[in-house]
Amino acid sequence: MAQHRNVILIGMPGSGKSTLGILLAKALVFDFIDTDVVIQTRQHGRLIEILERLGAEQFCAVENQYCAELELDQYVVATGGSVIYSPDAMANFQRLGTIVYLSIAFDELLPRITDMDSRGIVMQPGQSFADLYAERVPLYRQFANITVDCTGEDHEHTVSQIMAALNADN
Ligand SMILES: Nc1ncnc2c1ncn2[C@@H]1O[C@H](COP(=O)(O)OP(=O)(O)O)[C@@H](O)[C@H]1O
Ligand SMILES: O=C(O)C1=C[C@@H](OP(=O)(O)O)[C@@H](O)[C@H](O)C1
Ligand SMILES: [Mg+2]
Repeated sequence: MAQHRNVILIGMPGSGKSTLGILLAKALVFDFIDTDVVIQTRQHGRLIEILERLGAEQFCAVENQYCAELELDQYVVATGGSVIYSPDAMANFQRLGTIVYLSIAFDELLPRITDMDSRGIVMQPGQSFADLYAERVPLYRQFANITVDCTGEDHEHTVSQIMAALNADN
């Protein structure tokens, strides 16, 4: 693992970064931070409200700034799915530790995003979720130090896959 020994989870919305991240932190005896929660507390509102208020471009600028400012040691970081559009944020995560991409088949992801309008996703007007998936997968792959395929797996299995990959990377 890289020097700072943080683990940064990236992936599509619904891939399990937030729910699995806390379990991974327990397994690693690390602390846990969800950058969506950082955005919510600093912007004083729920993510969907912030996204509607700022618009996609300004939301990404805020996400970029807050993630670029993070200084962490021995944390699991659950990021928001849109963070791969933010170059300063990604440069900071590359500096901070090991970036793990939670890869998942589109067909398994789609039923989890039942609340697309109320959860807030950074999308262009007219873009479908399938378009978004196709656009983002190469970006997640590009930034990943480790890719774990979560398709068909529960959290416990994925956490042990990540632990094994991190140990092999040491
Ligand atoms: N491996 C999994 N199996 C079943 N449900 C999952 C799995 N991973 C995530 N989910 C469900 O998908 C939803 C979104 O998960 P979440 O952790 O918030 O994803 P993210 O933070 O990547 O957007 C939650 O309801 C969560 O319980
Ligand atoms: O992928 C996205 O465009 C987004 C994902 C969300 O986080 P999750 O990936 O944790 O759902 C959140 O950051 C924001 O609503 C935008
Ligand atoms: Mg999340």
